Amino acid sequence: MIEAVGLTKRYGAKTAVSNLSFQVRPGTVTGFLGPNGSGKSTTMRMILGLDQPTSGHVTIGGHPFRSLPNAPRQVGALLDAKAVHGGRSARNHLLSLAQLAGIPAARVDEVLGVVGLQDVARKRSKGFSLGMGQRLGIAAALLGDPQVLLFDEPVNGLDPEGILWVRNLMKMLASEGRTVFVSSHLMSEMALTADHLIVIGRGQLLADMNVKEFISANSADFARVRVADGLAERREKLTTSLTEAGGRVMSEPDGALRVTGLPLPRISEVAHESDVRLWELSPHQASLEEAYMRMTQSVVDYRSTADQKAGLQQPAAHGHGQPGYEPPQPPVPQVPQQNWYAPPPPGQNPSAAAPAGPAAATADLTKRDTSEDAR
Ligand SMILES: Nc1ncnc2c1ncn2[C@@H]1O[C@H](COP(=O)(O)OP(=O)(O)OP(=O)(O)O)[C@@H](O)[C@H]1O
Repeated sequence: MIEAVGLTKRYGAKTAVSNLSFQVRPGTVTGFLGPNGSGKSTTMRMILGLDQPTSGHVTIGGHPFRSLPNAPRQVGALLDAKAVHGGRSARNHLLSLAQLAGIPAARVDEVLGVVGLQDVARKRSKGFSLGMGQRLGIAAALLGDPQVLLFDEPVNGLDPEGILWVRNLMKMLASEGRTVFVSSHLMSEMALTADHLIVIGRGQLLADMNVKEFISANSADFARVRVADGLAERREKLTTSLTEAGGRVMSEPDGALRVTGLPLPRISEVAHESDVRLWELSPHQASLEEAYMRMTQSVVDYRSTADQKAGLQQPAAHGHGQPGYEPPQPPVPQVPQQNWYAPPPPGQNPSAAAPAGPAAATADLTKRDTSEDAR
């Protein structure tokens, strides 16, 4: 088991990890999720004794990594797949690691087979693709047949077949009773791979729960309702009736209504009582990716801005008066996007600004009253 208690890492004025406490248990795949720059790699480096915590501590099986006897036989890690001497062949790279850890050479060929690199084992790794590099890094992690495995973004650069392979490998390693800790910024991938999730944002814990709990706490169920003929006045009438009945109604771009807070049979009754015929009444569930984005939207460090192309001139062929010329448009104000994520838990305004910080994001999770959802 990996256990972090009050783990904190500051680089000068920057706090990369802040008072993080969690446990990673054996026999399960634990996904470690967070947006770019949220502190995942820093946490993993501290687990592996590569970075000293500013305060707090982290142990593996009750010991700090540096005091583990024969650590490579107990803990395997993929941190940076590019951290390989490019002039060495894949096999020689693994052989040198094996020699340092007292692992027999025969094991090198075994792990090369496990990761599917046996045919390129004698090729220099500098010619490897990103995906091949990831496989080599995974082979290095498996070398000592360790009980504890850490993988930082292991599916980076892998093709769909490779992603499926990593997913199955993680599950298999956990089913053998090992502790498997995998970082990713892709919720959709973790939802398929992990049993348990630890989500961080700006170095702070946002969620620590199993995947099923995460789904029920975060995936807002909603009903999609389409009024016959799509007549605006009928839609408005139904919207009023559903709101009076306690539902929350939002409009989708195609004119359908998104309703939360009322079960489907009740929506049908309300429509009938209001004499509004329906063409569609269907149950939906927001994806986990949407829930994750909603949870972390206030703690994303890096956001893109619109490309204003300042100082760039229009190509001459499309100047004023020329066919195809379009005058420069002022930046369009962003309308709050209500169609890319499910409505937030009942009682919250979807157009309101994002919560102020991680604490608020955590509060969102706990506040939710699932009994009000459309089921
Ligand atoms: N050696 C360092 N010196 C200064 N700042 C650092 C150092 N290492 C990390 N940081 C900062 O700490 C924060 C967390 O970085 P970290 O690499 O741990 O995040 P991450 O979640 O792994 O990100 P990504 O998903 O992009 O890999 C970032 O703001 C990063 O710039």
